[in-house]
Amino acid sequence: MNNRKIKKVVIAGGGTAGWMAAASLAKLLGKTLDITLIESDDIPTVGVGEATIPTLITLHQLLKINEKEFLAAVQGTFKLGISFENWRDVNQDYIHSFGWTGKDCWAAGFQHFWKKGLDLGISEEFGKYCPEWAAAKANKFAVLSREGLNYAYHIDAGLYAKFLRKMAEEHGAQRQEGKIKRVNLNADDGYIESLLLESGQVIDGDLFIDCTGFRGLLIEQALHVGYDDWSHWLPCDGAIAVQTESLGEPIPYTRSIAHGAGWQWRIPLQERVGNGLVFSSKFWSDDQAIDCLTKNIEGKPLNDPRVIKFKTGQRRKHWHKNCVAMGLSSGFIEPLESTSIHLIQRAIVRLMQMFPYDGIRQPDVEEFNAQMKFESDNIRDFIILHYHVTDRSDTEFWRHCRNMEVPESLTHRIELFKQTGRVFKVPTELFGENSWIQVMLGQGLMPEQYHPIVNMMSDAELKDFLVGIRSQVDRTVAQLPSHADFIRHFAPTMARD
Ligand SMILES: Cc1cc2nc3c(=O)[nH]c(=O)nc-3n(C[C@H](O)[C@H](O)[C@H](O)COP(=O)(O)OP(=O)(O)OC[C@H]3O[C@@H](n4cnc5c(N)ncnc54)[C@H](O)[C@@H]3O)c2cc1C
Repeated sequence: MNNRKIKKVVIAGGGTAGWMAAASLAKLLGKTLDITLIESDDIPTVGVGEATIPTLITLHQLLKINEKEFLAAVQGTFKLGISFENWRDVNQDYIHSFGWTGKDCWAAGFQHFWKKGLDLGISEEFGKYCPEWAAAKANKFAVLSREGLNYAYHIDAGLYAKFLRKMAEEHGAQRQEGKIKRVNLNADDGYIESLLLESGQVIDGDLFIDCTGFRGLLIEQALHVGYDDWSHWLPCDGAIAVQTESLGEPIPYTRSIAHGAGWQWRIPLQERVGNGLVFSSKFWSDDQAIDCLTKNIEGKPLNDPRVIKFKTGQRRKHWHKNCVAMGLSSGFIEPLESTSIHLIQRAIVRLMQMFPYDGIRQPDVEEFNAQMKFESDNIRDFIILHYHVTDRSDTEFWRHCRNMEVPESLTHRIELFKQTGRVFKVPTELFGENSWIQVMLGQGLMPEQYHPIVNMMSDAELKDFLVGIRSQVDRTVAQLPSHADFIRHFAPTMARD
């Protein structure tokens, strides 16, 4: 144990990760801590990261963020899921929605009832039994007080950082402008003592949060914790990002459109669309990727396409000595399921749960690292699933993805679902059964059998059961306004000023 008491927290970096950490710590622990955030106007943030998942709402509730003010400030729209287009095969689409599909029984999930119905010719498309799926398809949305929809947000990343900065400063966090030139380590124990800025100023602290982006200035460049590279499982290593003018009303879901050697995102905000293409440099050059994206965007570009390079994987330790890495400095899983902001949030909450006021204890550090690794490994498997289980064989990239080796843990899940229709969520992993089922079915993996408990229902009872769920979904969706109308009344943007 290191007995140094933790009073002064220094956050290096002011992107989404830095300001999320500053706002959360200042709001929830600020009275007991002295918080400084250092960022450099000369080093831009990554500037992407605009699709979220429903867990963000939990953090916002904890921080008592007013949803209307937040949405208006960040040009926010609502997100009910992700539409995966051309993933299973060209011209085949499915939606991974945030909702729950159908009704389970104690022994078997809804997919077993649906599968028997399919064999009998009485089941409709799996998603039709899920209100979020049906609302997304109908372009409808509302925040309902009872039996509401599960949703997340699309946000402008730059405006979100501004929003959080205001909150952090209101709760006492100090912003320090300046470029970090050197990380000073204690000669005896290797802990970080201070950061030297180019101006010559020295910022000392007890605990350092590395939010410096891919460079990992503290956790890697100074503390050398090492990196687990996952490129052999997730071959994409580059992205092109460009913003465009909106052509129509925003839709309530993210679009992920697969192409020859990667995929394209479309994230609709209130007044513009975030676009990008994630691709593998083994199969496409930057020029080919830019060409593909340029041909597939709608609306006038608002900036020049930007190329971002990355290596998928994670730091061997997220917390080492008195440094905790959050955001891109801790690792990166490509944005297919919009999980990075979630991982920042999890790191913040975990750190607060284990906050080392009286000195850093190694069991806390190990627990923190084990939990972050467990969560990242499960997300990694879920992302690989989208690439690996596919009927696509039209390009070298897709043939590579179909044939590549995948982690044992994923092979087991795929085989279990294929042979038995069963899916089990590992406690504390992010994606639940319904997410795995939607993606496995969507990617073309059909269970060979259903659980025999389904046979306790007669065929007529099964039909009534399925029709009943559909009617309930239809009733829920019928009462909803259009997504655009809802936003216009709920939280129109203030971003123009
Ligand atoms: C292509 C792409 C798409 C993505 N899409 C999504 C998405 O849809 N959803 C999602 O959840 N996540 C997404 N992400 C991830 C998301 O963008 C990041 O998790 C998030 O933006 C956090 O970034 P960051 O704050 O860690 O790093 P950055 O934004 O890179 O910020 C780094 C900060 O460190 C500062 N800094 C660096 N070096 C120094 C220095 N020497 N001195 C002083 N300051 C310094 C910089 O000034 C900056 O403020 C995406 C990422 C990529 C690459």
